Amino acid sequence: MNAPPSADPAPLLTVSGLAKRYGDAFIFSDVSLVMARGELVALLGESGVGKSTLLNCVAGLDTADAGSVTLAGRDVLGLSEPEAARLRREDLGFVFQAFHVLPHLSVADNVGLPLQLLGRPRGDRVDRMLAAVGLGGLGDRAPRQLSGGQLQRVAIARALVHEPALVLADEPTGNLDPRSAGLVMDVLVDAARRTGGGVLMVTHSPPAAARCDRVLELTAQGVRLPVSS
Ligand SMILES: Nc1ncnc2c1ncn2[C@@H]1O[C@H](COP(=O)(O)OP(=O)(O)OP(=O)(O)O)[C@@H](O)[C@H]1O
Repeated sequence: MNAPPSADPAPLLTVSGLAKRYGDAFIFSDVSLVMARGELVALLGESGVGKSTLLNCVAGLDTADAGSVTLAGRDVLGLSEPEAARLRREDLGFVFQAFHVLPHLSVADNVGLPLQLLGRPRGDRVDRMLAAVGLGGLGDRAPRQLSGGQLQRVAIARALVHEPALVLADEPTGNLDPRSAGLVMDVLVDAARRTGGGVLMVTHSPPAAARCDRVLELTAQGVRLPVSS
């Protein structure tokens, strides 16, 4: 695998001592992680250990009880809600487990939404992203005319269309057959290598994890190398 680009030596993402609890119960207590630009990191962990919660904290969608998150030099947890919303719009691509494809927009309009919100021209970018994830020619369809695996790929195309600094992806190949999963990993690796965007992805898929630069496991105590590696 090619080394990730390292033109900018400052870390893209620094998570330091992050803790999250509900009531008296800690979900995780000391998560620290540094990612370079252009790096892909796979995050493993048992169900319920807090992987989705960690992605939400990194995105500023959830609060933390201790610690800090610095993305491209900005203190994510210290941002006001409008500032956090702007950060998410400009610098983040998020692939949620539930996809969150908007039912009243066409497939192409869903994928183009981040560009529209940023006031950037769509050009042929939407069509190229759809082709890259194996959905070429389906842009005019309504989401209800797509399968679950196709909707997942719409969500991935939408997360990457504006070339964000960091892509957070919650099981991005979870519902996909091996060929479609391979296509999705191709576009994620390409996004990281070509634009220097980082990719932090939760996955239970060994082939997907094998395409990443590093594999980490989230436990209640923090992140560590998986026992099997
Ligand atoms: N609002 C809440 N109140 C109390 N507990 C919550 C709340 N939201 C999440 N949790 C708990 O936090 C823990 C972490 O949930 P999370 O969805 O982040 O886990 P996960 O590792 O992503 O799981 P999975 O792999 O099954 O998707 C779970 O035990 C869940 O029950």
